[in-house]
Amino acid sequence: MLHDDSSLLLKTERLSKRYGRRLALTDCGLEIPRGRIIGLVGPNGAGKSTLLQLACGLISPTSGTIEVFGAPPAADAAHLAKVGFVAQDTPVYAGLTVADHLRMGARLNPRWDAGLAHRRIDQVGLSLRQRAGRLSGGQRAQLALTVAAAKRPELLIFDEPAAALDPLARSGFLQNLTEFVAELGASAVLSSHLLSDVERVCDYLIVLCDARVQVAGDVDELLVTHGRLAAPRDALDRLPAGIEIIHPGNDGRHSRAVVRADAPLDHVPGTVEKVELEELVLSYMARAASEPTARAVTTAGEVLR
Ligand SMILES: Nc1ncnc2c1ncn2[C@@H]1O[C@H](COP(=O)(O)OP(=O)(O)OP(=O)(O)O)[C@@H](O)[C@H]1O
Repeated sequence: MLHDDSSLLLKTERLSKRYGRRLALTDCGLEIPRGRIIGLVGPNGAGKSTLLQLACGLISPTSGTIEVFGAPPAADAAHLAKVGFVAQDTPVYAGLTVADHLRMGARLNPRWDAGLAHRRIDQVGLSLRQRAGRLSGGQRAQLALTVAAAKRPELLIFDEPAAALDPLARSGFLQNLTEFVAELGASAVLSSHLLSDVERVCDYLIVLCDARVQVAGDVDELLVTHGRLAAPRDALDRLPAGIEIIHPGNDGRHSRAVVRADAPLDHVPGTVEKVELEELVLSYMARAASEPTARAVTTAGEVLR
């Protein structure tokens, strides 16, 4: 579906990023509406951090275009203030105390919410006097999250936000995130290897493998347009137009396949069952892993590795 650009959070066209001869992201086309919590999933090295860094303006595309809120990322100070980013290694200043971080945040950010910052610091049990260099990995993550949230951005971008958090802290963080996004009418993008986290909070999904977007869309829509088809083997070879096999599997006389259907799945031979999000994601990952790698060939057809 095409959206009026002003309603878009993120729009990319033929977006690619290359590091030397290595393609980190290629031919990425996305149109994501505002107000979503977007889960970005994919295996190690898929290009997730690259896409997030492009969206923050930390790196520039090699080719193609990217717009956040209708403008190039980090276009000016006002645009920068709209986006909060927490990088994968949750960077904090080791020599500064928690209170110093909040003071610095207040000085640098016009929309700084001191009340929110102090409430979160209390909630997660950090002391204002602690030096960031002495915090555990999870505590550092909480501090970085607090600083990003207190900017009151319209878009929060998290690279693996929950990786360093214990299960209880992770659950609390995800809860805070959904509440914060709802309260501000903000949007969030989070990359994660934890599909259960994505399933819990995200209403939009991007699966990225081998530098390419494999599938992107509203979670509810994806679950309706995909199914697990069980049918005699020869029937799978003769599927009607509009039905694409994402990942086939065998089960004796029958074959099972996760399929994507542009048409209703009513008239296909065999039985169709619902897929869970995890199976859907794993099917796209398995398909990407079984295909020739996008990174292997340049546009000139030259083999890279
Ligand atoms: N600064 C860089 N210089 C050179 N190559 C890079 C750089 N950053 C990323 N890459 C390469 O680009 C590809 C995509 O990396 P990226 O960090 O975006 O993946 P990722 O999906 O975030 O991985 P992970 O889940 O392991 O964090 C990888 O092959 C990586 O080696």
